[in-house]
Amino acid sequence: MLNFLKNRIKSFGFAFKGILHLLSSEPNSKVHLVAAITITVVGFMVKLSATEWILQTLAIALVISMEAINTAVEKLCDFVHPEQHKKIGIIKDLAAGAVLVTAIAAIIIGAIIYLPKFL
Ligand SMILES: Nc1ncnc2c1ncn2[C@@H]1O[C@H](COP(=O)(O)OP(=O)(O)OP(=O)(O)O)[C@@H](O)[C@H]1O
Repeated sequence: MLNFLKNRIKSFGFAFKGILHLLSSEPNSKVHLVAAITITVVGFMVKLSATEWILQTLAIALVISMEAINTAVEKLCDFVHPEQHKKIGIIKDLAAGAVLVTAIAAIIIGAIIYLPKFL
């Protein structure tokens, strides 16, 4: 049981290291983090409902986690095949497309939550 707990804590540490790596190596992720903090502060200011908090939190988590997966795919591609290759280009474009989809969804969720409050 103690070993199980130690291993879980270790895994959490590795995952945390991944997030720190994302923040230090990807400028986009810093923008996303600042946006996430800002929108969370605004959320408290306008007193979001429980449902609005759930949707906002999910949108933030989705964008940041997709950014992490995109970065992982890019790094894996560069490691496995550092030279230019059409298929590597397609793989990277697909991963970038996934981030774009979540970012668009987050903007739509933000508009649905905040436009009625400010207009
Ligand atoms: N090895 C490669 N072979 C073919 N095309 C590539 C290759 N590397 C990158 N590309 C093309 O260039 C685009 C940008 O790739 P890059 O790895 O520079 O990501 P990026 O857009 O700079 O990512 P980010 O800004 O998230 O770090 C890819 O989406 C792909 O279309």
